[in-house]
Amino acid sequence: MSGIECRSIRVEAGGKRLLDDISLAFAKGTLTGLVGPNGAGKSTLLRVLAGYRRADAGQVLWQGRDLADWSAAERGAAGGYLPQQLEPAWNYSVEEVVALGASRSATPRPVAELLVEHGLSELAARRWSALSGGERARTMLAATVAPRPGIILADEPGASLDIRHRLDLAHRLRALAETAVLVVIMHDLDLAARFCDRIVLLDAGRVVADAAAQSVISDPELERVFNIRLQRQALERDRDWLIGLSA
Ligand SMILES: Nc1ncnc2c1ncn2[C@@H]1O[C@H](COP(=O)(O)OP(=O)(O)OP(=O)(O)O)[C@@H](O)[C@H]1O
Repeated sequence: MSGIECRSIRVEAGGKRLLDDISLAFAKGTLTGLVGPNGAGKSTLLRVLAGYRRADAGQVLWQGRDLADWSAAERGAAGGYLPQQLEPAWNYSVEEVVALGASRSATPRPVAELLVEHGLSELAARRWSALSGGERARTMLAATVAPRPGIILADEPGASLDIRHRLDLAHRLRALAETAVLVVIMHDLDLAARFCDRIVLLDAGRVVADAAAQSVISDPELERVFNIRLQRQALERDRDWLIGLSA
């Protein structure tokens, strides 16, 4: 199978259970949003799925093979993991960061082409220390997806982006999901509802809802875990939702 899967994952730290009996499967062609309140365990789960954090119990499989049996090089070629924050060890330029990402492929794509594709050409020579948070996030996304990995795990890639770039990102993620397994942590429920096929809702280390995006957006569990009231309004197409907070 080309997807990824985790079975009965349990993670504990500091005397606390961060993930409790999580079993999920993710297939190519589906954009999955991982949603939940601060501290729900989203980043921990993504790190476990990416192989950057070992679970205390359970198993992760990539393409049907236990992730523990994959070498770091194999993992790097097959999957792209975009952490919430990343500081390169050196003060690379945008062009160099993207080139490093592209070099994970056996047949790297031309960097100039990648820079154009991600709207980064004008920033090509700019050093990391002179980039804004959003520019860094866009550079890291370009580097992560440059080798066209079959598995993409992204931790809030839109967090520091303005609304224009957030929409661009959502369209980009949709396009990438055509050919890759894509799991993305999202805090923006509106974008998650509009662009994801599936939403997995986590709360206190457990999966509390896992269904088609529209169905999770209508699930009362969503309001319960965030302790808010949501106003939902369907737009022209079935999958378009506008979500606002209600008093
Ligand atoms: N090493 C650790 N020791 C103790 N607690 C930890 C450790 N790592 C994470 N945690 C706790 O585990 C919980 C889950 O953290 P995680 O980063 O996975 O949450 P999250 O859903 O991604 O949150 P956010 O939306 O704030 O990014 C949090 O309460 C966090 O404080």
